[in-house]
Amino acid sequence: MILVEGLRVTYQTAGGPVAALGGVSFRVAAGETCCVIGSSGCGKSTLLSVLAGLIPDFAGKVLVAGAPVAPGRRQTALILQDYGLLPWKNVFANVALGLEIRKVPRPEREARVNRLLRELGLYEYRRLYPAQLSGGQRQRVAIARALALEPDLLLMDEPFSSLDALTREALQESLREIWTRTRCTIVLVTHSIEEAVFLGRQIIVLSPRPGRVVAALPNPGAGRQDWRRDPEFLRLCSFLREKLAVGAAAPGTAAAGRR
Ligand SMILES: Nc1ncnc2c1ncn2[C@@H]1O[C@H](COP(=O)(O)OP(=O)(O)OP(=O)(O)O)[C@@H](O)[C@H]1O
Repeated sequence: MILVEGLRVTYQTAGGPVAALGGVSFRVAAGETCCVIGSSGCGKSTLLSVLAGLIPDFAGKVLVAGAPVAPGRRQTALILQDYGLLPWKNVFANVALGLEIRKVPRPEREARVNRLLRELGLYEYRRLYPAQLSGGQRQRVAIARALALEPDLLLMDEPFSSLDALTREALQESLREIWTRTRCTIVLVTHSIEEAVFLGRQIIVLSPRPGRVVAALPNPGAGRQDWRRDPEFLRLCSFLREKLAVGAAAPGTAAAGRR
């Protein structure tokens, strides 16, 4: 579903060029989940923006579903940290928005939206407005809105980072259930080791900027409901923590000097 080869992104700024990604390569098979993790500023959001077709200026090869990545691919959905809901529309209307724009007939629209609202525990809130919802509920609405369009690729940029630990786990579980049902390909950027290990059937660890792949870990246990309670889950979390510490200690950094 995704092929990234030798991806480099350099931003031109007033202070000179800033290399964000320094040659990133990986693949994600269709129907799989992939979590991208790395220290702040290592280029995770840049990578996701490239996959969403939002950054046309890059070097290297990026294919989505076999075609060069391009803006406006209809089956790609992007979910950001700040929800992006329309404050003047209620929950139902926010979720139905994309379907309305695509002129999906009303009965089908209502059926699809109601099903998602039930699945994400939002049905009883369908007439409320975003300002009347908690952060977790707003993020659920954002997820429902993206899923209403039945994407084959779901890109998520730290979607749960502003939520408390329990809400975050509940949303991770909802996402796991949705993935089990739809089997859409998911690429999720996160700072959380536990989140990466719970959701990512492949985990890409990036080095500090310019981001490069430090490790690509297979994680076939992810996607199982009881995975969090498996001893292997904890082992992988520790392993990932070490990988991140080593990655953070890039040559010439203070962390490297301490080793
Ligand atoms: N539009 C831009 N113009 C110039 N530099 C940018 C731009 N966007 C990002 N950068 C720089 O590129 C680097 C990578 O940024 P990016 O947002 O991709 O990192 P990140 O890993 O997602 O960070 P975080 O985890 O803090 O969200 C950073 O040094 C950032 O300052």
